[in-house]
Amino acid sequence: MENELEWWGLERGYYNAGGAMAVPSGDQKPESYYVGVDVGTGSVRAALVDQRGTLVAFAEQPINQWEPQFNHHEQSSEDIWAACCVVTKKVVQGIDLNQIRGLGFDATCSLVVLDKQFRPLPVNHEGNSHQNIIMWLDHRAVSQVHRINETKHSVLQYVGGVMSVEMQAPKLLWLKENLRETCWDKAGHFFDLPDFLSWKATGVTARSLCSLVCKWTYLAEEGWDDSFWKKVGLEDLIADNYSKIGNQVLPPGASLGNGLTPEAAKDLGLPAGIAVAASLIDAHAGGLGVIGADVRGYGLACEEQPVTSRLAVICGTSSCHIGISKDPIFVSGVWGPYFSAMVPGFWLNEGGQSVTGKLIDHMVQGHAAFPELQAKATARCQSVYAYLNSHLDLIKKAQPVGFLTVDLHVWPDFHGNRSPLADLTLKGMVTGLKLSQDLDDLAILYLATIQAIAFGTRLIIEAMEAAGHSISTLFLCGGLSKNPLFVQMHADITGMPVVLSQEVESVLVGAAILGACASGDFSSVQEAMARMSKVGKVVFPRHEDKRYYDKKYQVFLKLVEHQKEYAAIMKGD
Ligand SMILES: Nc1ncnc2c1ncn2[C@@H]1O[C@H](COP(=O)(O)OP(=O)(O)O)[C@@H](O)[C@H]1O
Ligand SMILES: O=C(CO)[C@H](O)[C@H](O)COP(=O)(O)O
Repeated sequence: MENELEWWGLERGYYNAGGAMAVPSGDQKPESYYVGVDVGTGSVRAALVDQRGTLVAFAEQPINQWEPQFNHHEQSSEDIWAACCVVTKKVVQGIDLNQIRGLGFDATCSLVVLDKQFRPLPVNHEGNSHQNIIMWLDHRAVSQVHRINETKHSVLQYVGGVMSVEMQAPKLLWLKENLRETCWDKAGHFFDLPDFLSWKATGVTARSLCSLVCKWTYLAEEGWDDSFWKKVGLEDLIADNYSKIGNQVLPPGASLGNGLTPEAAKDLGLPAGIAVAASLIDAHAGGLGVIGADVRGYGLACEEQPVTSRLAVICGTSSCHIGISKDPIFVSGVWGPYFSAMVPGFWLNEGGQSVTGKLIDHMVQGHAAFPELQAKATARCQSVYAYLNSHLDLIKKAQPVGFLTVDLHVWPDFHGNRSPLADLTLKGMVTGLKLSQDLDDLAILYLATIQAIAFGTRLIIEAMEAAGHSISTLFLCGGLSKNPLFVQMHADITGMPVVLSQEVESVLVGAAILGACASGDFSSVQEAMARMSKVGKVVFPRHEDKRYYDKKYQVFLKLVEHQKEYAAIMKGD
């Protein structure tokens, strides 16, 4: 592959000599806007984005989560839709609505359950139908996923060899086995959350190839495999050509039906009939929002390499590591290979860590010095993360900040390991604790947690490379990419440069790219990516610290080895 643009199938003259995007003539002032809506774990965000990928307006609204039992996590599809309406109305205020050409949604891969009349059904023993979503991080279906994995069915090859408890088949089996009368028998529609949103907007029940391929065992070229559903005891879903879980499947960015329905238009404050795109899972929208950027002029190795050398790392509540390839690559413990799930015509693998932002928050908020931290950060009008970063700078003295954890090490799998060990029984570990409980102690624990997450990324990259990926550059986005310490630690610990996008909210750029594709303003997803994603800043690794991090990585690997030894000792007689 000679260069990036040819790889995307775009003409060379499309960019000007300085590497900046050439705006087509007569197109100097943005006249078309797209609305992107991103439903994360903790909040719903919307943005108004122009055709150059610039965020013109942004709004955010928190969403409810319930944990009726440990490891049961639920949400409400009505709450989420209401939040989508609030934020969308806000971002289009003051804009000529005729300039809005398309709408795209992305969301976490949570399971939404509706009855035959599309009304919410309870996913809990309490019968609370408002709580009709089993969230992606819910681990209630442990026994079900073990039985699914024991079948060794061939579809499991396409999820890294082992199905995750966070995917939809085990959750469906749990509902069938535990809530037969109140939920399973009454259910008419099981949606992935991104597909629920596009249905709400258009009335079209078509599913996105992204959600079905990544979380539901659908194969892009072969479709559903009846034998899988029969073998795992969910044969009832085959009925009526899979109508409950999806029998019309569209590529992400495809235009749905007649666009936005009058009812949804009223809810969202948008014009009826505008194009609405088949959705993406949030991580994949982040991938779309970052990996297509023109990197010329930044001194990055990936400038001369195909786009397959780029790894998108989308870091929010969880972190997802998305790499693409021309041919399928099977990586043990890493999800995929998935065909056309994000970029049409390309395979992808998705590594992940189930809790990253959530883990940092857990460590910080659970520490005895947290109230003091909160008070001090508030007094300085700073976030707790910004305060901790400056506190670490104070206490590091002459040494690099990362060296403060020479005798404090963390294994980050507090919610099991998603990749590459694919072992949900793994737990978190911390070694090197002292009797102190002051702010220094909290700051160093926070640093060690961030480093552990970055070592997890290194482990995932090594597994992907051993299987055939060749990665040279990380493209980070999501809430954690706002944290300079998190970004620098990823660069230092992986030894790779980290590219941050011009738009911090690049997941929303990904959602807007979907809307732009559905509007027909771009001829392909690749073209929209190349035009709308932009490099903001590059963070290079401090190679002089490499020896230190290599040693810490050795300890990191020992931690999990020891954890497995402890489990074996306790299992023995
Ligand atoms: N300004 C910030 N600085 C540092 N970390 C942040 C900041 N904002 C959010 N975070 C981290 O990002 C995480 C949430 O990321 P986000 O992408 O909003 O999550 P989600 O999409 O899962 O709702 C939080 O758990 C927090 O640890
Ligand atoms: O499984 C996933 C993507 O395939 C994500 O982990 C899940 O969608 C949650 O995302 P976030 O951490 O941004 O809330």
